[in-house]
Amino acid sequence: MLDLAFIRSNPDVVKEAARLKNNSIDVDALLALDQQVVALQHEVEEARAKQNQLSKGIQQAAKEKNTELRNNLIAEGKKLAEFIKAKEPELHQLIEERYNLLLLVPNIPDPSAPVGKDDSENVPFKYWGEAPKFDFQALDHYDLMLKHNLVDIERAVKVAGSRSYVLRGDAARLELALINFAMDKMSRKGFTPLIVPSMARDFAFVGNGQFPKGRDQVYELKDQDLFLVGTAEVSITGMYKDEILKGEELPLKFVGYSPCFRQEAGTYGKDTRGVFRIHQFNKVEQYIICKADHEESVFWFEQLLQNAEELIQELELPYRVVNVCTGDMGDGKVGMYDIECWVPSEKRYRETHSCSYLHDWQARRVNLRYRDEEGKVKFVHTLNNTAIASPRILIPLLETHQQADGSILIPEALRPFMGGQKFIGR
Ligand SMILES: Nc1ncnc2c1ncn2[C@@H]1O[C@H](COS(=O)(=O)NC(=O)[C@@H](N)CO)[C@@H](O)[C@H]1O
Repeated sequence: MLDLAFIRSNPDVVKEAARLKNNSIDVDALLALDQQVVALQHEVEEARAKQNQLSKGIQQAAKEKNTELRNNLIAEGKKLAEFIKAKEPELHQLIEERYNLLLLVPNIPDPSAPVGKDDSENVPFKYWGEAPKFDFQALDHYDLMLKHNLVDIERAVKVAGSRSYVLRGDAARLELALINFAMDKMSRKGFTPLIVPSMARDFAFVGNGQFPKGRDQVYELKDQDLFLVGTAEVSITGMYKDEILKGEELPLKFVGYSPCFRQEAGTYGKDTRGVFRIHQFNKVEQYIICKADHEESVFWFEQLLQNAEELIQELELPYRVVNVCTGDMGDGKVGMYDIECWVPSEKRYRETHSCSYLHDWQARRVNLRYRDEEGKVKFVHTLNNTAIASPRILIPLLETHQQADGSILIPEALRPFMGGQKFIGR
């Protein structure tokens, strides 16, 4: 959410941001509604002030035993009370409508973000590692998993329907190793490990920006105000709702683990082979809450990216980083980098991480503030990035490290989390 005062004084900046983000918000309609609210608020406040004067006048008239004046003033007070009683529901209705429109206003993208309509216009700006050259017939991730009995999709589909899977044997151990590897490394970087709820209330989804627009991607628990999170980002954003943090506490740095659930509405027929695009997966999430300062946000944006790059480099996976364009970054972002790992079987890079900074757009939605060194209370800035999301990361991992004999070499950095094991399938 943007500051209403900012929208009032910069309507064209907000309209341009909406255009760049393919966001259809009608800023003029919002401002017209806002003017109605302000006018009606003023009327009601005037009426209340008049009521106060009248009650003083009534007391004065009573003191002076001026019954006629007192009765007239009481009658006038009654008329005012009826006016206020009639106007208040209308005012609340208009305030609610304005709030619902405010939730749809996008953040202002940083000028460094490429202008574009969709992911085809994201701009790669960094490459690391060489695509592996196999002198044997390399297998894709699903064939590798089948070969080593690492997955059971048929039985998962029996239990849970499409886009579900069972990880078996060393794949199950590998996923847990990856989660521990990420949690361990990030903890040693001073990020506080969290294991957060995967069920959260509506307000948390409004908070991170998933609601209202992305409701169709979220599983709802029947007859409860509870929904399954698609990312720990939702739960962590909701944790601090309505709090005022001490400036000296910032930045708060979290590495949060949670199972993640996504409807993947609108992706019918896309990435149906194996475990690339599924309804449930596990993710280790980096999350920062920092002071309201652009340079500070940009610093942490780069740090979160670097943390993920270090993890991927330790997994010895070739990747590239793309600067996400305005049409693909979504409403809440000021800037966004995706990391895409090379997938040998597809001979292309596929997204495995997504890094964003949002200034105070989420903080305003959960009313999360801090008191700065001058005692001024401000909304914080928030940022997030993937540390590891599995099983998607298993795809480049298994394919890149497969050997001629079909076994898979476990990267050095993961072995301590796999009991020292060096290979899968040997
Ligand atoms: N349906 C899915 N199946 C498997 N992995 C997924 C799915 N959706 C997302 N992921 C993984 O989770 C990562 C982060 O998802 S994201 O929506 O891009 N971004 C976030 O959730 C942010 N909170 C940063 O993690 C993706 O890069 C991808 O690796």
